[in-house]
Amino acid sequence: MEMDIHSRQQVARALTIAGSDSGGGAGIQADLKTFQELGVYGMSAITAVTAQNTLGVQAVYPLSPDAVIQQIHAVGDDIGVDAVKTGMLFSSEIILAVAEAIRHFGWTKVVVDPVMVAKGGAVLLQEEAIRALTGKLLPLTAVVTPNIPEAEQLTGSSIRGKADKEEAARRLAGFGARYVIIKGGHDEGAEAVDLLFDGRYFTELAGKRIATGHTHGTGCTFSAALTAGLARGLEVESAMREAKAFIQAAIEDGIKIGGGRGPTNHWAFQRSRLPR
Ligand SMILES: Nc1ncnc2c1ncn2[C@@H]1O[C@H](COP(=O)(O)OP(=O)(O)O)[C@@H](O)[C@H]1O
Ligand SMILES: Cc1ncc(COP(=O)(O)O)c(N)n1
Repeated sequence: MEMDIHSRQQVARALTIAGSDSGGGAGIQADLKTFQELGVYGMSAITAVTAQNTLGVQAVYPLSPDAVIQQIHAVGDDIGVDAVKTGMLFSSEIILAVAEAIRHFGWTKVVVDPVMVAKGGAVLLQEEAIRALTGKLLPLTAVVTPNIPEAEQLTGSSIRGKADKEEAARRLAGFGARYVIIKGGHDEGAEAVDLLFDGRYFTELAGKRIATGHTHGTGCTFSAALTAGLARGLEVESAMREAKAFIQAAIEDGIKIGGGRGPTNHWAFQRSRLPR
């Protein structure tokens, strides 16, 4: 096919492999909105369809591992992927299929958000799948981004303070993840502090903790912003700083819709940069 080279723009491409949130605040929908806001071409491979809104998850319909694989190959064979993130993976079968596909394409900018339970309590990862995640996916991972309960589940030990967090990060790096970010949203204190471990050193990134009910999809949005930065060629620490600023603005400007836990505002970060 003839192409006018002047009309073809080079663009960073990011793929999210995650669940669909019909309510639009988390999962695939949050990821694509975030990619778009950060100037990255977004693509998706859906692992499960959820019926979900601000009140919670009403139903989960996982797709077959084959359906997930076909979506990933459709994207990888034709369009190409600069960075990829995973969110809700649901079962060990899907995790094994995703790991195989990442290996097949040789993708290295791989962000794994080890989504386990929705904020309302619904199970988004079967318990027996945790072993597949640590054993098969973390060895292929550039950055794993657990919240505190997820870091506890993945390492099998409880986190009470900073020393426990650092120990958990070391263990997660031991599974093969090159960088670990333990997010502080579930902590207490005036600041939400995220801890980055690069295999040798720890770096803390703090933001003002906002008292709000609008935290649906914060983890998805943060890891998508991180993935967008990596797709554009940022180093992990710079991408993390941008992701933290993005989620901070999105939480501060949370959208007041629905009768329960509202979504964050994916537009807030760019709006804060517009000239007044
Ligand atoms: N109330 C809050 N105020 C400010 N930042 C927050 C708040 N809650 C979460 N964050 C930030 O949002 C990101 C996602 O964290 P977290 O809520 O722990 O993830 P998850 O959605 O996976 O549970 C992190 O950068 C965290 O520091
Ligand atoms: C499809 C899907 N993926 C991820 C989450 C986690 O988001 P949160 O923990 O903010 O509810 C979710 N609720 N739904």
